[in-house]
Amino acid sequence: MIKISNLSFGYSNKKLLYSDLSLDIKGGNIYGLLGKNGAGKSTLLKNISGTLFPKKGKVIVNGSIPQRRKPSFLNTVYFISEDVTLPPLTLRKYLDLFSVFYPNFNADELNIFLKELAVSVPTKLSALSFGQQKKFSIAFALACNTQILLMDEPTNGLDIPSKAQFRQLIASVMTDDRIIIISTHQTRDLENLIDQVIIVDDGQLLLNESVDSITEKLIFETVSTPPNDKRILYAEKHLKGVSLVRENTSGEDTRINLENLFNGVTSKPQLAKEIFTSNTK
Ligand SMILES: Nc1ncnc2c1ncn2[C@@H]1O[C@H](COP(=O)(O)OP(=O)(O)OP(=O)(O)O)[C@@H](O)[C@H]1O
Repeated sequence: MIKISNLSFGYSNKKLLYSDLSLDIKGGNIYGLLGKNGAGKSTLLKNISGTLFPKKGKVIVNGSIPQRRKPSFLNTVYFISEDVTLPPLTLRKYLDLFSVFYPNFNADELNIFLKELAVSVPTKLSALSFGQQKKFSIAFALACNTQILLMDEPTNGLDIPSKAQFRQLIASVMTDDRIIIISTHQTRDLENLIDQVIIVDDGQLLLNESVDSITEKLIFETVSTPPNDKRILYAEKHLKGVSLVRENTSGEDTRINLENLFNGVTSKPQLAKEIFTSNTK
């Protein structure tokens, strides 16, 4: 369990990026963390992993305070940053240096994950292309078997087959107590994977809901003409009609469209709040 209470954080004292942000993140879920460029997704992940410290408020991860950086906390968390650069080391040397920090690291699993992601390791890891380095880092992170896995734009740079492999791997390593948070702009890559959606904007938490609750509260559909009488969160015209996100008052079950959800929640945060706090089904 990750509990963020009244978090205030800014890179300078004059301007806060987050002020008074509270958020609970529960085990057994894959979270999609969405936000515009510069919204603070990476910053939030770094506050959770203990590489940045709150100015005010608290982040508590399984009872530990990340900023204390105790080994017993650090070996339960793996953070894959957006830009991965592997050192000019052999695989053996890399494992000798880094796997020792993770008591549940499994070398056999690493080999399986590398094979599934189609990465063949050269003499020096730095000789891998950017996408291959990214895939190596994902395989290594998964093989560390940490309870918390934080991934910043993991599918950025991955080719089309690797994106599907990535989804399958993530789904296969999920357990009842694991927390996986994936920050991304590639919403289509995640649509079938995540079961919780967090949206941040302007230092505010706009949404933290399960996919089930989202599809219970909202309808995602394409219509020829938008209805007048419904509470419409988002409408986008295209060649085949109008893509809509509107309040679900009829109990219909539709498939989530993360991109339209994001556009709706960030453009009409007040309406989104009303819909998610109302009791209407
Ligand atoms: N080290 C830093 N020093 C000063 N400002 C920073 C630093 N890192 C990030 N910022 C600023 O903090 C804000 C949030 O950055 P962050 O990287 O967390 O956003 P993000 O949501 O991950 O963005 P993106 O989607 O573009 O990756 C941005 O305005 C950024 O310029």
